[in-house]
Amino acid sequence: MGEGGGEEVAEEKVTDISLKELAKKLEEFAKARDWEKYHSPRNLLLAMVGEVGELSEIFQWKGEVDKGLPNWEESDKEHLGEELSDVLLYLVRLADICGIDLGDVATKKIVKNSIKYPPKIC
Ligand SMILES: Nc1ccn([C@H]2C[C@H](O)[C@@H](COP(=O)(O)OP(=O)(O)OP(=O)(O)O)O2)c(=O)n1
Repeated sequence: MGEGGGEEVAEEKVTDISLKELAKKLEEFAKARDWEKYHSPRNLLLAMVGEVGELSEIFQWKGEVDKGLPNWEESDKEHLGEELSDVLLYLVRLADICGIDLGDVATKKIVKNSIKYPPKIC
């Protein structure tokens, strides 16, 4: 998605993109298709949960999986990346539609977590 919602092929590896930039791209994507009317908080939440289900299916019945997925086919890793992306994108869009600055609140939550679970006690 480019400026104004125009499509662009993401051939180059994107190494650094912010949550705000993703939210902007998703807004442009929805605007260009007149899909803003579908992107209500509840719809986005349900869509995200559906994608969590698709993500879960990838791991279903596999037993424990080694970190880094050393024995997986490249196509399976690619599929995993797509499902992770769907979950992330709906989450980012949901937060944006709700007026929540996800980067800010997530950073603050990490601080809160570190106070709740101090390193020496764990
Ligand atoms: N109303 C919609 C529909 C889709 N998308 C975007 C967000 C997701 O990243 C992706 C989801 O697309 P699909 O519903 O086609 O789901 P999948 O990509 O998982 O396809 P499939 O369910 O066929 O595996 O498209 C969106 O923003 N708003």
